[in-house]
Amino acid sequence: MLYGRLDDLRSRAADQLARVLRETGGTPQARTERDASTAMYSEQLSQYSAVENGLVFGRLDFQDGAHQHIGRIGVFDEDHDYEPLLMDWRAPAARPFYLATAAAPDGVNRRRHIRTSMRKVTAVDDEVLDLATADVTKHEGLTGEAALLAAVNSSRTGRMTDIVQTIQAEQDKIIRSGLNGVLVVQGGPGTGKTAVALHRAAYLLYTYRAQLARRGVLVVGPNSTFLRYIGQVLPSLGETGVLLATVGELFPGVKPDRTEPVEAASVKGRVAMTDVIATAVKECQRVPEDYLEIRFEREVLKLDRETCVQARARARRSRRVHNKAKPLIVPVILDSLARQYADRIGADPLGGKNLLDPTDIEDIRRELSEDDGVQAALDWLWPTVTPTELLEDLFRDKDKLAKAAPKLTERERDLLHREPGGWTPADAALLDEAAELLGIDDTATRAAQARERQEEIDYASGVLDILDMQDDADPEILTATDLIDARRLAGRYEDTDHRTAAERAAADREWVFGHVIVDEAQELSAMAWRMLMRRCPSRSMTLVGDVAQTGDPAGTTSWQTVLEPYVEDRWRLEQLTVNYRTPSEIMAVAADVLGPGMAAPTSVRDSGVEPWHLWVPDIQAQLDEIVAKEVAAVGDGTLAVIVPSGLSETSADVDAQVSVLTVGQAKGLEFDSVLVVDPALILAQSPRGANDLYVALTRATQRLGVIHPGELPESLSRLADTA
Ligand SMILES: Nc1ncnc2c1ncn2[C@@H]1O[C@H](COP(=O)(O)OP(=O)(O)OP(=O)(O)O)[C@@H](O)[C@H]1O
Repeated sequence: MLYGRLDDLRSRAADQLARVLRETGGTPQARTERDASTAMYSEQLSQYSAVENGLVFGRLDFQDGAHQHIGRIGVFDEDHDYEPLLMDWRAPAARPFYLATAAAPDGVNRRRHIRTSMRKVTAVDDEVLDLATADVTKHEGLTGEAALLAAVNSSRTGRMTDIVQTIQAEQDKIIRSGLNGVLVVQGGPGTGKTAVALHRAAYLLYTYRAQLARRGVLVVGPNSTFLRYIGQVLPSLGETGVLLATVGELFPGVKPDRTEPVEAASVKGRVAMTDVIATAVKECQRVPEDYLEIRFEREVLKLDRETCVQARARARRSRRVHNKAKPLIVPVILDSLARQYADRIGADPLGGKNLLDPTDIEDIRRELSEDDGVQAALDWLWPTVTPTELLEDLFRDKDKLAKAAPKLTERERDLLHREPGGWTPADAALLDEAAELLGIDDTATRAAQARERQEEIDYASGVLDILDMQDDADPEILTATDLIDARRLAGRYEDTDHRTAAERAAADREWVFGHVIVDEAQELSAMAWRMLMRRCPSRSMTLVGDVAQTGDPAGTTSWQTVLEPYVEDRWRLEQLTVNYRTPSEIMAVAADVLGPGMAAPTSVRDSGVEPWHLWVPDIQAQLDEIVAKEVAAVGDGTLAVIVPSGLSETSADVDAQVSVLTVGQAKGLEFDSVLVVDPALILAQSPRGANDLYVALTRATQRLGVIHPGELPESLSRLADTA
């Protein structure tokens, strides 16, 4: 019945869309309305297709005999007062599906998990929550255990799937937490942080639609492989308007296409870079050692250092951003030049008063301001600079680096030194910082816009004149110009922006999001946080991560340190404690690497397969054979070979059955089987090597093997020896 209703809804939306697309012509307003309807019906259609799989996944039977089905979207009975036929999982009434327990049944008698394949029901798991009849479940606090275990045991495809059918109580609490303020979700590997973050985005958009639809929601992930991995989840939950981006992509117009050593990225991530950039901006505001010479007409005028210093001080005092402060130096410079010129050409040969009157001097000033030589001097003193120019010039020039970054060591400055040509992910936050101090010189754009608008107004008056002439025939009829003036007519023709909030946000550095969600938030550098906070002045944010998995040397090991500068201690912490990915046998190995004092999450299941290690003196020669064996063991599941960095720098394909990845690339992902290559090198490669190894080991959902050309690191001694 519900799929029948879905088909109805779909064909109705398709009909409407076809009807709207058939319409042509009409007034500009009608066209605008048509565009809006096209967007709406297309979105409805994609939503209906996205929820096709697993449309219905639950049923609650209440103690009073009523029942309710739970699904991905709400479906209502239009013939009977819009009674809900299917309850959207995000609606408050669906909540007992995730929270009711035998101890607190919340009016629920029985919870049913319905598993489907295509449109067929393949399994039904019932839980009776009536204490008198219920089994006391083995795992305290887990709901829908059979469905949950089926989900976590299923083999992986390389794309993340949603968990809407089996959200657990501790996760549900986070997903439905209120919109305001900063919420930090700390949890070990596999505890569902990513899943929870995405379901929260869907929940917030459903619950606070009015506030969020216009501003949009931003989800930040660690790298593009990861974004591809999670890309399907939100559409399957019926949401399409969320902007997914990496931190490196947050500066509009710049796509990171260049790599650099981690040490370089780590220097760029330090908060000390704010001073470096501020100094670099100040260094653009020049004064001559002695004086500048300017040829004007037949005279050579001098701009002395003192005048330039005065002009610069005036502009700096204004506290305007660099590119907007330039107009403030102009009058000081022009005054000085005009005075000199007047003194020369207007001097009374008899030694009396200057012969020029104030109007003459005004004319001289105007001519000076239009003179190329004077413009060149102004551009030298106070050039208009874009963020990309500022950074390219700074990085390519060792002297500029030395002046701007006196507090960095020479080695650190050498790490920053490079020729222009592309940008790295760590550059985005620096460009953003520079943009903040430089401001955008939009005089040219604004002049162009004004010109275009004037042209439109002229065109519109032409149209009105023609209409007027026709109307002249009958003086009784109101003329077109009586009803509408040219300015308003031009306004009607202006294109209205039909892009979604997410699309507009991606193109606009000053866009402010309604909510920002950051995954793997422990990896962000201090500079990246500054950029992100600018995108979200309301501080309505969800930050998910694990300070035990920090791999980036610029990342953090303490949430308080990161948040202090922005919200002091006003942030809430929620923790996730159960690992749904990694079986207990593998988790025991990983916990040894984490070391004492750090709590690893508890696995929800055992796999019955012992993780192993093998000494392989020549990895190059034997890898293929080992991989082939592992592929056979994992059937049609996925396998990741996780290698030290330097060995694989290609972008990873999430859909391949076997992928070769560095730890950085594997972050946040999971595979049925994982083969870790040369753990000793992974440990040695970074100051956070132990965290990296911990991340590598916890990517597996079923099987784990470790191969090593040298000694096995001490912390891995729990692994079974297969030699
Ligand atoms: N309630 C749940 N029901 C079914 N599967 C779940 C549930 N919670 C999490 N999972 C599964 O556990 C796996 C790990 O989840 P996820 O990737 O969100 O964890 P994470 O905390 O982000 O891990 P990491 O820190 O390692 O990146 C995923 O396959 C996810 O689908």
